[in-house]
Amino acid sequence: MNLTVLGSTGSIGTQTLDVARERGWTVGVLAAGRNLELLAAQVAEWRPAVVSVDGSVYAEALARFSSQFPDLKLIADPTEAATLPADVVVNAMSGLPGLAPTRAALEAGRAVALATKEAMVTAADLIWAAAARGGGRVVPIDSEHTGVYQCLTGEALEDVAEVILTASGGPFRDGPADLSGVTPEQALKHPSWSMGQKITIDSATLMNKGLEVMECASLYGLPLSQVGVVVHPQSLVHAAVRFCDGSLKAQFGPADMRLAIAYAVDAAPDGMTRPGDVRAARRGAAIGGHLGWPMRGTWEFREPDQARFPCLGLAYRAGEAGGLLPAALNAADEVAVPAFLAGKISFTDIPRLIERVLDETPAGPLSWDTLDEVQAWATARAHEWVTGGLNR
Ligand SMILES: NC(=O)C1=CN([C@@H]2O[C@H](COP(=O)(O)OP(=O)(O)OC[C@H]3O[C@@H](n4cnc5c(N)ncnc54)[C@H](OP(=O)(O)O)[C@@H]3O)[C@@H](O)[C@H]2O)C=CC1
Ligand SMILES: CC(=O)[C@@H](O)[C@H](O)COP(=O)(O)O
Ligand SMILES: [Mn+2]
Repeated sequence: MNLTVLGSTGSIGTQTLDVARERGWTVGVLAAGRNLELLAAQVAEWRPAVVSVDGSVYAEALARFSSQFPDLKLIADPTEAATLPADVVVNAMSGLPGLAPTRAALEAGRAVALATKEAMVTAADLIWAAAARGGGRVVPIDSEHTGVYQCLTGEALEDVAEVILTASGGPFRDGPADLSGVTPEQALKHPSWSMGQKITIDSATLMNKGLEVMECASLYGLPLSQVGVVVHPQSLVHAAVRFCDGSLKAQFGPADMRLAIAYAVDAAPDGMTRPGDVRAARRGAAIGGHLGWPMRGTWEFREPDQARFPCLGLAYRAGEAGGLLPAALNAADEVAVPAFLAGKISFTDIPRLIERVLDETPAGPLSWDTLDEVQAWATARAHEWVTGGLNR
């Protein structure tokens, strides 16, 4: 198996390389942002033919890599990297920059193991159209969605009554009641997963679960009314599907993304070509020594607290409205989270800011052009609220 890894220096990217090491896969293309230190170590280990870096560090990367790796082709374009020949393209880029590479990979007929949830959240119809045009295939990496994928394998979509995604509840699951004074340091302490900063804050606000509800509906062609959320502090059950006969089928296992990554890469070459087009995949060898994982302990399940975590309801609102609203919600969140981390707004300002942006988002059909426009507009509007204050 020869991989392209986009976002190779991040949480999912580095774990993808861990899996590749365990499985003996090769890596032909790497794309990272600005972490040249780690990227240099990855290039030395994997010897890819092509590496993409963020444009802002291209000159520095060229100076650094050209003498050490004379055969390496260095580019500053993850979208081009996504189209290059590979058995599977793993997209582990965070946020809006991961959209164009997802589209390009699918249009080029690549099999994509997709971690970048923002693609299916903001542009599902366009992404599926790109797959249909180019013959590309998709299998999700996100733990809940690999859970759903594995539950749906061998089942008829018509028999699905409901999909249930689990949420850890984040670090503020059990308090405090008033979240206005919580700090970035507290919010970054995820109870069960070690992940990048953006998704970790999204987990604390429950926006991650909101994005995942939309991602689930888009991946499997389900209405939002059939996608529910339950808080499960242990993060061992990742998702469940309730069928029309009342049976529930759940996927569970250790909270280790390497399992989800390995499954997605193995399944991607025969992955989905349209929503819900789930096929059985052969599994590879055990990952991370989990074959003897002990099935013990207590599992809890509770209702999410939508009053303390309004982001979940905002995501349902955007998803139900459709059109440009999911992209506006996501863009506003991508401004709000770094603003919170930088101390510019409070934790409870995150949903307030997103709601303001949603209230002003125009209705309209989704196309690649309108998507760009609404993202630019929502980003600018959110920055205005951050700079000028939400009480204006
Ligand atoms: N982490 C997890 O466990 C999970 C993550 N996901 C999803 O996976 C995606 C990635 O998350 P995560 O790994 O946590 O994020 P990280 O922030 O840890 O990593 C993001 C990666 O994107 C890279 N990047 C930024 N700009 C560019 C660019 N221009 N070209 C190429 N790469 C770029 C970063 O590079 P650099 O650091 O070099 O600047 C980094 O490698 C997100 O969409 C997230 O929601 C889903 C489920 C679980
Ligand atoms: C590992 C993974 O898939 C994350 O998206 C995880 O779900 C985050 O945890 P929360 O359930 O707290 O959002
Ligand atoms: Mn998840």
